Amino acid sequence: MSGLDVKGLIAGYGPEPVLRGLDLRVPEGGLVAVLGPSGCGKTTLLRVLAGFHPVRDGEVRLGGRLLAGGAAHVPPERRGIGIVPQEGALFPHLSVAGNVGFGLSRAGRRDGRIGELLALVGLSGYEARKPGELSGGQQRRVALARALAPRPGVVLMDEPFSSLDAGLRDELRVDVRAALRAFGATALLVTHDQEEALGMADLVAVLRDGVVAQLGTPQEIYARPADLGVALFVGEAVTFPGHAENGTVDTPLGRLPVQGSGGGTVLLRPEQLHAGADGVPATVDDVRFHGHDATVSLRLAGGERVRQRVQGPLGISPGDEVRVRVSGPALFFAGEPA
Ligand SMILES: Nc1ncnc2c1ncn2[C@@H]1O[C@H](COP(=O)(O)OP(=O)(O)OP(=O)(O)O)[C@@H](O)[C@H]1O
Repeated sequence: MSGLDVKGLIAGYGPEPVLRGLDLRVPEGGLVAVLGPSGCGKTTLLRVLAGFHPVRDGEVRLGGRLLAGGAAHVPPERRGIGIVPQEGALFPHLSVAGNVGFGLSRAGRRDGRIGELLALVGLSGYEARKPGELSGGQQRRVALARALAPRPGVVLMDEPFSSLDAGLRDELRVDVRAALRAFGATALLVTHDQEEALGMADLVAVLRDGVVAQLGTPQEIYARPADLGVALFVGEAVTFPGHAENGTVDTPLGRLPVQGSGGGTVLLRPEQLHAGADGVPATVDDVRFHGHDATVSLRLAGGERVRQRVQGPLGISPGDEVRVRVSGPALFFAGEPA
């Protein structure tokens, strides 16, 4: 058995645990993102995995080896786990080479490994610099090289791109993913940023109420969310209450085919709405331009407000009368009021 395995994990601080029977598997060589809102227990999970916080029940295994659970508690430094903390957290008095080589034996520091790792993260030639002489993005790259240096069984990354500007974050996400792949690393990333989780990871685990509400590929999580809560948390949504019967449900955007029956919530993604010559009448309330696309707020005849995602040249402005139609399948969550 390889990779990281977490079974029935219970851990926390007060009488009510934060993690309440969490199961999670990170396959060898895979990158799994744990996605959840602030305060849901992401950092607690990382602290437990790293060995900084005890488990109350359940177990943690790496490559089949029991790290925590029952009477076992392997100390952090013997777990074979690399950590990329928030903000990088480099040792300020050490050079880049000193930081990367920190967890290596003297022989390991001499065999060219530091240079290899710096090349992997795009920082060849920066060996002698001090962290204070690096940009925020470069510091995160050094932190990743430092975590990978002792060839850990898994690398844990705690919001590694927080407080970087959008362009740099994007570039770093691509480079970090490439470096992890090139290294063949098994990695777990925790983030509250859905774009980061969906864009970077092989698998996304949505953390809610102390358990994994859904584990799936980014496409599965987005297109086939396990329940309404996951659907609303991952991506933007347009929702209506509805009553499904004979494979269809009536909504303010017309009759839509759905699976399921009875009362519940119909969910569409904003990119499924299209303004044009056909469909139900609507008035443009607001247009928010994002550069690569725009979000258009529409008011339907019955007063319902919906959001539409538009790519390319816009050609509509507030006050315009348009018609809206829906493409692709609607999701229906029976028994789940919006
Ligand atoms: N040392 C502590 N003592 C008591 N409660 C704590 C402690 N650390 C965290 N908590 C609580 O445990 C819960 C989970 O916190 P945690 O930091 O794991 O969440 P998170 O998902 O990482 O949040 P964020 O995204 O804001 O970092 C929160 O309700 C928090 O207030």
